[in-house]
Amino acid sequence: MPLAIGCDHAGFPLKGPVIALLKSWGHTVRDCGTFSEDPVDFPDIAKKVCDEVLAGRAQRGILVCGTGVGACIAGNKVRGIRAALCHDTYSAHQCVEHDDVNLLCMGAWIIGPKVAEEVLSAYLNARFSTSEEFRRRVRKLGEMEKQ
Ligand SMILES: O=C[C@H](O)[C@H](O)[C@H](O)COP(=O)(O)O
Repeated sequence: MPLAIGCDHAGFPLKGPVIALLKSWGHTVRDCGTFSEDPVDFPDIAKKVCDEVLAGRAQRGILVCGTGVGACIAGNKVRGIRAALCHDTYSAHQCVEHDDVNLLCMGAWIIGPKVAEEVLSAYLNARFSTSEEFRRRVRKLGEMEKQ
């Protein structure tokens, strides 16, 4: 699956291991930065990752900051992006199945590479439900964005 990933300085230590893991699983990964622990503003990186998803160059995005909270807030400001903060495997697959989440956010201050691996596996192996109720709700989210 083509993926886009980004992080701020706080998320940087987790991004490298995650990229290596994603590549080992056969995914293609567009790295939107940042590329060091020098301070950056997470909304700037979030925009780059979201742009990759919205342009269709990535099927899904992954964004890492300190807690994942700022990343998730930023992602959900972007029309067409449905971001979820997940540090557990149930949320990671359920958010795709029910809510068609296309941006997974994680916090490098909260989880390490081994938990992130399980969360990412759940997220990437999940598919959006074909049930009308979930499709209807996601359509309504899209309508809310236009208001
Ligand atoms: O939600 C925001 C993120 O956790 C940021 O990564 C965090 O606020 C960065 O903090 P600092 O600039 O103090 O490293």
